Amino acid sequence: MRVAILPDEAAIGRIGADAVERLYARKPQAVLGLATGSSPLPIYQELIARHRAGRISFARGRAFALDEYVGLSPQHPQSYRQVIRTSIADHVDFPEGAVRGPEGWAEDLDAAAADYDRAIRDAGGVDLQILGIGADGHIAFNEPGGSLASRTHRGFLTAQTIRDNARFFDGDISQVPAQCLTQGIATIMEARSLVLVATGGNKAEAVRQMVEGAVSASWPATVLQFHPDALVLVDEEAAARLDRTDYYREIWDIERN
Ligand SMILES: N[C@@H]1[C@@H](O)[C@H](O)[C@@H](COP(=O)(O)O)O[C@@H]1O
Repeated sequence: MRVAILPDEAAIGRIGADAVERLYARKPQAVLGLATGSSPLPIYQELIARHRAGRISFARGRAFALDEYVGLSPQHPQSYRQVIRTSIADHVDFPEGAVRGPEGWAEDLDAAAADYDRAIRDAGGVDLQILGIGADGHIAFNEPGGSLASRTHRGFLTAQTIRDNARFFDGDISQVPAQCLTQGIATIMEARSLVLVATGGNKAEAVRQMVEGAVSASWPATVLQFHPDALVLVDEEAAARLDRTDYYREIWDIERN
């Protein structure tokens, strides 16, 4: 796991977009994994700007979203299908139908989950997965206590995640769906590279556990310690509880120069 402690969201956006730009330069048909939430937005904004400047094209690319609520229609503005569209997909040149997400509105959720894993495999797997992290250490919607070997499945949000996500539903927790369809931990771990973004003090404990804690289902993101190519982009607030910051800064400086 490489950790980059960066001064602000603009720097996080640039470093994340650099990884995506390098990938599409090398492999124009690359498969991107897209996360929702506020953390990846600086990367998406930078990618949109670079696309408009003619630096990056997704015209041969494909993308898969991490997760979806169960109980919202695909047209609901807070469905992750819509959030992915408005935050990135509608602003770049992915071909029609190239961006998919789990179908949380399906009648048979288990079948939809199995189809989704199959679709990712048929596309050749995810080349680069962008990730956020929940304050309780969840990735996608893999909440504490779940299997670290899970595939795409129906899951249940914790009370904390429901509270955290209420900000997207006018602060009304009763509007936040309690269930989701999410890529599993094993699905995410199969992506060839991972770029995880965490910003702000309320992520500091989750970041400490993920980077320096013991691997445990109690903090699902700790499993990323087993990934061979995971880059963690954090601001100073999110890095505040890490012990080995001097070492991470030193390594990052060497890597960047
Ligand atoms: N399912 C999503 C996660 O994929 C995301 O990482 C997390 C953090 O969101 P934010 O980046 O807005 O803090 O929120 C949601 O629960």
